[in-house]
Amino acid sequence: CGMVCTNMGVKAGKRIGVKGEIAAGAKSFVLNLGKDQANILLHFNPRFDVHGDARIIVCNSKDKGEWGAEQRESAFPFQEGTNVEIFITHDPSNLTIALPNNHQFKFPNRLGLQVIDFLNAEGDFTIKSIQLE
Ligand SMILES: CCCO[C@@H]1O[C@H](CO)[C@@H](O[C@@H]2O[C@H](CO)[C@H](O)[C@H](OCc3cn(Cc4cccc(C#CCN)c4)nn3)[C@H]2O)[C@H](O)[C@H]1NC(C)=O
Repeated sequence: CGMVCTNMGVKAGKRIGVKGEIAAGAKSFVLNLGKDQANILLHFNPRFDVHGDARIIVCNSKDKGEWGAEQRESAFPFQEGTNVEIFITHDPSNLTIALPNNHQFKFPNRLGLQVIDFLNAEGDFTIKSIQLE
């Protein structure tokens, strides 16, 4: 599995920047942000071609191990085999996810999490840098 960061201490109002490389021939990758593996504020899953989804971002949450309802985004400013930077701004009610090409969308803070301590990556993505600001 990919990189795991813990004890990040990102409070509301702060922004996390994740820079990484999308693998050539990528099918799907995941960024999870939250408290820990079982309490995920944002499961961010761009799907190039998997589960019958083609070039769709699927987002969800996980509360005490239980998945919530999926939210699908139509913007898909990702290319296999390229470097990309994604910004997530933490907020008590809505996260703002900023993507390349000035795309951005919001995802509800369903867990009401005040501090983001946990981040991990899965799948066809290699984290190169994480910026906390
Ligand atoms: C239509 C009836 C059926 O409905 C489908 O039912 C599936 C199963 O429930 C859902 O799919 C789940 O959706 C969830 C969010 O909701 C989650 O994304 C979860 O994946 C967790 C997960 C897996 N990984 C490991 C990993 C990740 C990415 C790359 C790799 C790799 C590699 C080497 N190249 C490995 N990390 N996290 C996914 O399986 C579909 O969306 C859903 N579809 C719809 C339309 O509803």
